[in-house]
Amino acid sequence: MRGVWTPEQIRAAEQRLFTRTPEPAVMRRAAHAVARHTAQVLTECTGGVAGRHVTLLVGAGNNGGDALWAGSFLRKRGVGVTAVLLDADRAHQGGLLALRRAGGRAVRAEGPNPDTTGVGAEAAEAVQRADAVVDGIVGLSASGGLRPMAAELVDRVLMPIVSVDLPSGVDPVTGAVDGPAVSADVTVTFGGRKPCHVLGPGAVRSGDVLVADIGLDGDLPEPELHVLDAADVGAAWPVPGPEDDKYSQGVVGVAAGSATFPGAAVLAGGSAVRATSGMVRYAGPAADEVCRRWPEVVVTGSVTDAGRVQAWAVGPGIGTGASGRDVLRHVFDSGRPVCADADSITLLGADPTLWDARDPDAPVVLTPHDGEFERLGAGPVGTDRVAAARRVAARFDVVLLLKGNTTVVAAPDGRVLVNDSQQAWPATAGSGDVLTGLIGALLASGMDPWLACGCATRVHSDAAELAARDADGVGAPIGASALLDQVPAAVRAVRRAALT
Ligand SMILES: NC(=O)C1=CN([C@@H]2O[C@H](COP(=O)(O)OP(=O)(O)OC[C@H]3O[C@@H](n4cnc5c(N)ncnc54)[C@H](OP(=O)(O)O)[C@@H]3O)[C@@H](O)[C@H]2O)[C@@H](O)CC1
Ligand SMILES: [K+]
Repeated sequence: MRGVWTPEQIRAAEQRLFTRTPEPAVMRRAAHAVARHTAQVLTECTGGVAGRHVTLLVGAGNNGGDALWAGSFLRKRGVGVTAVLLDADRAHQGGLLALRRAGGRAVRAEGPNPDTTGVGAEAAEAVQRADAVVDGIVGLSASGGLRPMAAELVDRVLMPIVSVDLPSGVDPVTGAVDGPAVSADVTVTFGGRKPCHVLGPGAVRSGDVLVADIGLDGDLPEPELHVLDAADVGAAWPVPGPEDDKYSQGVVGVAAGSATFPGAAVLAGGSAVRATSGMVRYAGPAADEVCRRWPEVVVTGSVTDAGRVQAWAVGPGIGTGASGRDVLRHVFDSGRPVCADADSITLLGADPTLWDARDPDAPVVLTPHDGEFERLGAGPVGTDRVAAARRVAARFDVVLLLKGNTTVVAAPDGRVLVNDSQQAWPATAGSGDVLTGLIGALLASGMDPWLACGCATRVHSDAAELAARDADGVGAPIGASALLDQVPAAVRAVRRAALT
């Protein structure tokens, strides 16, 4: 599991580090990593390092200092380096001196000979002729989007951008973008990932995130967020052992679909079948359709005579009327872990007394998208998706899986998992029904609900990717059935990662 730390945590760890290692030495370590990765980018794009040109966009703080020091190291490898100073009077003095001593040059962003946008001729030329650009505009102290001069320069960049610590213009804590921002090809960050590298638009704009060791490891606290690697998911995914039978692996009950929406039942039931080798029971009005498509599912018309299960997946297509309410009340009352999705969430928002049926010792997972989240009555999601998920997880004592391009899974005790897959292929009708079935199956296997949500989300997005893309990586639109068909391949891939 990879950790993600807030800027506050990183800064506190840095202060502890500075008691052992002087601040300038730490900055040089950071800058060294930026220079190394920029050299790699140059090699990939131009076939070499010496004789190439790098332009540094340098802001007012230590982020700019990192860029200037990195420029001095690149100079020593024969790179032509120009620093464009966005705030010349506040540029990092140590870094500037180092760059000049190494033979680099610095120009002011706004002059001389500015064009109609205010960009000076030298700065414009430096950006234009660069083989790669290092973004040291702003780092951990960022607030809001890029300011106009920085935005104008970034807009003119044609070659790869290496961002120092984070893409400038992105909110370090939420990953939100509120105005112009850098889209990096590579981001070199220090000590550990920050939330903006894994959340929302920030995750997309970070490009490849490379974490450089600057000696912080022993000083970092428990991470604020976690990201599951394929190997973590593969190691946790349940597979039958020599002693197992169909019951011992957990029986999942699927309460989904209706006469109007039988497809939801077929998708949620089918994904439970594909997720584990344990038994799947289906209870509801789409029993015939489910049985026809998935003969291995044991079907019945009503949750009241479904038989014993170890967990329930409930909600997709059950409707928001009286019968849906009865179904939800029944599964809550069963005392089993429940994954409640779609119409269940709407029902809980409209009639909070439904919570009374819940056994307080049985875990509940809610899987809303933003609209359903709001219907729960805890306000809108807003830009801080992690805070929103945590708030609702604690308030209802549930594991809250907030769907989106970045899916956030918050446990009631505050732990948060993030799936940073950055691809939108799962955004298709019925995809949520598949996710519900996967989570239900993992809950039935006895997996920790927070981990179950993280594992299901990862396999779900990987399956979508497999369904959408061909061997050359070219994608085409998919439906939820195609996603569902790729679940076994996605499980195999994460298990392979765990075995190697
Ligand atoms: N501590 C260390 O030794 C180490 C730190 N390290 C490095 O230091 C970085 C943090 O440096 P930092 O704290 O100096 O601030 P930084 O992010 O450079 O911002 C500078 C100023 O920019 C401004 N500004 C704000 N928003 C803006 C925007 N949207 N667009 C444009 N400008 C904006 C704002 O000033 P304002 O103009 O508002 O007065 C702000 O004060 C960190 O990310 C890492 O790279 C590494 O070297 C490891 C060791
Ligand atoms: K930056």
